[in-house]
Amino acid sequence: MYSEPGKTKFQIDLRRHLREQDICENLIHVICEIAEACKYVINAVRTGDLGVAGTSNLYGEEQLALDVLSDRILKKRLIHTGVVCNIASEEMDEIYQAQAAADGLYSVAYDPLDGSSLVDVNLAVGTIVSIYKGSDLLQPGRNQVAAMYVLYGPRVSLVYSVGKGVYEFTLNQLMEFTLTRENVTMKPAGDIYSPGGLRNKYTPENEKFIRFLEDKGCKLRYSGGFVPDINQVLMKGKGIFMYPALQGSPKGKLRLLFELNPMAYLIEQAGGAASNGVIDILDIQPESLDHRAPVYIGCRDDVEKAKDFLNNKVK
Ligand SMILES: O=P(O)(O)OC[C@H]1O[C@](O)(COP(=O)(O)O)[C@@H](O)[C@@H]1O
Ligand SMILES: [Mg+2]
Ligand SMILES: [Mg+2]
Repeated sequence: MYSEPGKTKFQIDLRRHLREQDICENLIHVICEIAEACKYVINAVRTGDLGVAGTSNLYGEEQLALDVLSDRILKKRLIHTGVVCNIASEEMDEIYQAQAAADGLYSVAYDPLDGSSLVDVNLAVGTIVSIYKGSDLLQPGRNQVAAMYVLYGPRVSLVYSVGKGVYEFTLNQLMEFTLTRENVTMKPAGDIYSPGGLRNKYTPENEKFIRFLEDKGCKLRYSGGFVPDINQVLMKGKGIFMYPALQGSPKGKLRLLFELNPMAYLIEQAGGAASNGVIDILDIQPESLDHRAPVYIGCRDDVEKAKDFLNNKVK
């Protein structure tokens, strides 16, 4: 399709790339507006107030000023697209209806600033977005029409899929997102693992899986930021991230709508897998906005091996 990404005669920008995906103009508009909004989030992360907002979210977690500011930036931009019907955010208690009619419109669920508590120690954070056609945001993730994230790290990258492969764009000196990787693909198995949660709360089955990974020489890579940790597994094309069921919290920590579904969509588009230990993440029927689930996500063989350990099928 193109010569080596980053070496094209013309920089392929996001809008041009989307136009070549043969998708609806309204969906292109939504994705480009989210990309633009994230430029303001970048500015907030780099210079904004690191303090608390004095409020808490649906999960009872104290909201940082950056969480609330990032949420406001994205919500305002989505409302003004004119093509977004319903909006759900990790930082909002309920769905916001931007428009009543749903025909030709899209609904968006997002985590405006994932890992926000890492900003004050200058670690990488990100924005995660899930997009559905129409008005229903409580559909299984398999029905997403697009998913994307923006990673605010040493470089700012945007990764998206509309169901035709996974593409990475990087913000250049002119604040434009230009193509840097195309058709990102994962290997069947990897040699890194990213284990979330408190080790002393792991179930015996999960503990055995960790030991299996360590015995085969896997390297531990965990930053505490879901977006950079997933990005590492995806872009290196190898490894597994997990935030397991813990003793005392059988659903783990991560949110289905705002974190797991979009990342599972991207990882599956790259040939990987994402499971709650029993079924695919993308096949879970969301019960509520704050639905959480355990997650094993990354190389297909590694996820299958996790399921074998969790279901005591290891020979
Ligand atoms: O600190 P823990 O328990 O390892 O949890 C880390 C996980 O929690 C998160 O920070 C949750 O993100 P939020 O900041 O959106 O709540 C993820 O980024 C990360 O994967
Ligand atoms: Mg989050
Ligand atoms: Mg968040």
